[in-house]
Amino acid sequence: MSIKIRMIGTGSAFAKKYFNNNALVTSGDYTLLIDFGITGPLSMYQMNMPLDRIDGVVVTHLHADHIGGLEELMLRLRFDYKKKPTLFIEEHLVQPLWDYSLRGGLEFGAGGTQKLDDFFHIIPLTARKPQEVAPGLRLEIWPTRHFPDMPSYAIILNDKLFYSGDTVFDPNLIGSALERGCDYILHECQLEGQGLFHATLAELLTLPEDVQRKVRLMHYGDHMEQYIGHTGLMTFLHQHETYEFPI
Ligand SMILES: Nc1ccn([C@@H]2O[C@H](COP(=O)(O)O)[C@@H](O)[C@H]2O)c(=O)n1
Ligand SMILES: [Zn+2]
Ligand SMILES: [Zn+2]
Repeated sequence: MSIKIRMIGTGSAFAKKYFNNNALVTSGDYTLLIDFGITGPLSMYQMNMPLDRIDGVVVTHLHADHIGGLEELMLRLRFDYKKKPTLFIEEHLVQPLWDYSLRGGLEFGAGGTQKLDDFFHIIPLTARKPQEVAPGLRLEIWPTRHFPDMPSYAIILNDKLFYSGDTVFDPNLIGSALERGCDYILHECQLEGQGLFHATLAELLTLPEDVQRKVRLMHYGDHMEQYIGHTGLMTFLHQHETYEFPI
């Protein structure tokens, strides 16, 4: 059993070379989108990947580099493809996603007054409670520390793959993922500066070698290439590339 992850983008919020850090997970016939930021629709177009491939979306948090492409996705799926995908999102984020991020552009549309559940089958998630997505694909969300008081989540797939979402460097969180049995740690990485809201490369380099071997770096800035060969035993994920994980 394996899942494939194709990186729609691997860049940080304001990076211009690498698109926003969003990913497509494929398990059997099912395609799950992890986040869909402002650059998501253009990146999908460049990958020649039609939006109706998407069966479900899981959202880590409400920053625009993670949800800014949803308006286009929702309109195209509802009106062009007549498809209603599933939205997996932490239960307390359902209403804020609609009220603060999407409602202004979507409430009054071609279909009259619209609501979030006109576009998505909504599955509210509870942190640390496993949720089946499709046969052979299970996810769990774990809270992360990102901006103070801002709800933000990492994603665990099949107890084997940890996808950090946005978080400060949190060795306890990584330790919990390893204890759970995760063999793959896809982790955000801020290349330069202080890690106020993100994990810096310098901080990630303090991880022991056996952990670094499991770490793939994403959500990085435009100077990524300068850092190739300077990431210890960790390697970069690259936009538009597909990675297969036997999980
Ligand atoms: N000085 C800043 C920089 C960014 N933000 C907010 O964060 C979003 C970027 O998200 P990342 O977590 O991926 O960096 C950006 O869209 C802003 O909403 C901020 O508040 N202050
Ligand atoms: Zn981000
Ligand atoms: Zn963020």
